[in-house]
Amino acid sequence: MNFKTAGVIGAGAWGTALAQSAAAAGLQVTLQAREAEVADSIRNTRINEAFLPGVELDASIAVTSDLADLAGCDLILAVPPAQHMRATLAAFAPYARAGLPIVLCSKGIERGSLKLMTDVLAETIPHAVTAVLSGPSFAAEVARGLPSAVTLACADLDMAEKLAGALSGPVFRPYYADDIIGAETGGALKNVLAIACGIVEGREMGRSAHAAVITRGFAEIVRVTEALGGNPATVTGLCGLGDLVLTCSSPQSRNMSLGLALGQGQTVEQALAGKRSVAEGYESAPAVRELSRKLGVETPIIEAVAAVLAGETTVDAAIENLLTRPLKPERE
Ligand SMILES: NC(=O)C1=CN([C@@H]2O[C@H](COP(=O)(O)OP(=O)(O)OC[C@H]3O[C@@H](n4cnc5c(N)ncnc54)[C@H](O)[C@@H]3O)[C@@H](O)[C@H]2O)C=CC1
Ligand SMILES: O=C(CO)COP(=O)(O)O
Repeated sequence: MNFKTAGVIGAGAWGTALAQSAAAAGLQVTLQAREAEVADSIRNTRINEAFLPGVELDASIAVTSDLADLAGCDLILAVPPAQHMRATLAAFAPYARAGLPIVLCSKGIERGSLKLMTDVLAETIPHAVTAVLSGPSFAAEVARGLPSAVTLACADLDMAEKLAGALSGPVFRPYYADDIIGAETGGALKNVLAIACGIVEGREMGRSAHAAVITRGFAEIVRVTEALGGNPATVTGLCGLGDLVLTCSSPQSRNMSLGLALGQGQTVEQALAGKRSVAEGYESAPAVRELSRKLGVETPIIEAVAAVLAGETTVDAAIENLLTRPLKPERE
């Protein structure tokens, strides 16, 4: 298939950056913004002031508020916050033809149903071809044309390769894979783990503790991925370890910066006050915790973060609890 046009659903920071990168890859892009003010801002100034200020967008990117305008696109990138994925896809369903590749670019687990985004797509637009794009990629960097590499997964590896080819640009490198579950779990869980790393940073617990949280957090990602039927090898790649390392290492991450604020003594309400952008780790933590319990998988760091966010424990008590767990073999 020769992809010429791409529709991007959701003009937050990441949808806007992906529109920019897809345009750089040579695709004719239509970006759908939910808010009229965002569509107007891009149309009038070529800048998404609300979600991606300071980056001038390619003149070829068309912007719309109407999902119907994406009906004829060769491929779709779906980029709403994870908790809004179901409603967003349901609204787009009437315009999705059979066999349309829909690339899920959001990172989270649906609260209530505990479903992955791939399950949500299968339930809302079963006739679409499901793909996942995930990896270490800060929107502001990608939009500015800085290099990045991601995982592009589709159960049909040929399709994954074709989508990777269509979306790859001079500095944007999608590596392809056929494990859509493994491609998703890392992104969803690392957001919760980045909150833990932020807390470690905010409490000035040192680089050693930081490295320990990343490594033991990665073990939690591997266990959940396996339990869900994903391939643990997938999460050793960009969509898992790569994204975990990025998000846990930079206050540019909304999730890590939430943890930083908590570690410095702010309440959850104070840390989130006035924020229009999404911290998916906060949104997904209860679902990730519940899913892990349901799967019978031990995820002590995720448990600790979820308990702190829910106000069930304090930061200090959660740290104490983690440090006093019984010793165990490293590889269990
Ligand atoms: N920002 C980044 O660097 C990256 C973000 N992502 C993922 O992309 C997804 C979207 O995040 P961002 O683009 O950063 O969002 P953002 O935080 O920049 O913007 C919030 C977005 O939420 C949308 N929104 C608010 N209420 C909504 C509703 N009721 N229904 C549908 N959409 C609604 C807004 O229209 C806006 O697009 C998240 O899952 C995030 O984890 C993935 C990689 C990088
Ligand atoms: O997913 C991201 C980078 O890959 C963005 O992380 P934050 O949502 O924490 O900013």
